[in-house]
Amino acid sequence: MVTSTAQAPAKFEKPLSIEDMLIGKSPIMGTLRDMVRRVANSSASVMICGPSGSGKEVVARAIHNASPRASKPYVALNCGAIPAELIESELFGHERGAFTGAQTRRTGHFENADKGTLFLDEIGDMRFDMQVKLLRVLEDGLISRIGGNSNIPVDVRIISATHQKIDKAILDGRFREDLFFRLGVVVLQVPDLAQRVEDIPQLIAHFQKGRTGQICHFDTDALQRLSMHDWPGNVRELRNVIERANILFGGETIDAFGVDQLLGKTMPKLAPLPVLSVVESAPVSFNAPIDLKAQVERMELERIQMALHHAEGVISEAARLLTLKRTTLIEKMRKYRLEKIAA
Ligand SMILES: Nc1ncnc2c1ncn2[C@@H]1O[C@H](COP(=O)(O)OP(=O)(O)OP(=O)(O)O)[C@@H](O)[C@H]1O
Repeated sequence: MVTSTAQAPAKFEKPLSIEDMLIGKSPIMGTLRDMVRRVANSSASVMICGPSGSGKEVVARAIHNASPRASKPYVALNCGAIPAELIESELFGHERGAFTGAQTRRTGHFENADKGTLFLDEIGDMRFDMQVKLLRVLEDGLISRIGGNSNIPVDVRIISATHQKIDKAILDGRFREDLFFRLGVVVLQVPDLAQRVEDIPQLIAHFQKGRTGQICHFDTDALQRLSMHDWPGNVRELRNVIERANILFGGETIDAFGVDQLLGKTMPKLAPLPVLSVVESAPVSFNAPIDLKAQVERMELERIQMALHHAEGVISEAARLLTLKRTTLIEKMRKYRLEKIAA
């Protein structure tokens, strides 16, 4: 797992604009873009709060890209993913021989981010003793490598993020209030995707842009169905759904039923097949008129059930077995109320 990144491109390329990075036409996203624009011009510490997958890191990058520090390094560290005993050395670096295994001198993220931006993700997970050390550095603007005895001045803009309710963490005594005041000079809240479902079509277009290979499309019912989902994984979940949709239905237009499949809302396992009557072998006597239409339909239903069973509920595979278009099969499944048995 990548827990930290340092980016100081040899050749400075014009960074993406706030509009290109923070997609969404909802008023709430418009307000967020506006706030990002305002804070970008200062060096104030910004704390970004919001649920997982909502785009906190995108906001952090957008602030850096729009700031006068854009041509300087942007360094990211996931405080939640690094063992507590390593975080100090990650942040401040160490001198050779500072501890067992420290065979060479290593600069930390503060030094690597000098003149640029340091993004501290999952700051709410930082251990209390480390919070004290971080606060001291923010107050003095000086760091000292582990095992070193000199104080090194650093000019770093700090952006932090957390999915936790930071006010509760402070009340519970898990997060220092004084550190919060230092880190959250400006606090930005990134909304849940469920609060701005009108952004979904634009986000889909954004994720499909520049993709090679066949992409899928969503009809109006499908978009409607997507907007009814509660999106616990937020924009990250939407991105994954689109990726899955391209793999399974590339080149096709997805309807509401397809969305249910993608979101796993249809039954995952096939219901047991009802006992099939084999129409073909039924004796036909014309002593009385037969209902040809009903018999053909029964046979059609049975063949579809068999194909779905054979394909373990995967509609595209069942359609292939029946040499039908997937959409035709879906229409027939609706007619026979078979939706529930697809995977
Ligand atoms: N407004 C947006 N416009 C375009 N892409 C977005 C937007 N918000 C989120 N994304 C995309 O969604 C995914 C998740 O975003 P990101 O990693 O920034 O979320 P996060 O809130 O930092 O998540 P976590 O709390 O798990 O670290 C990324 O692929 C990101 O590019």
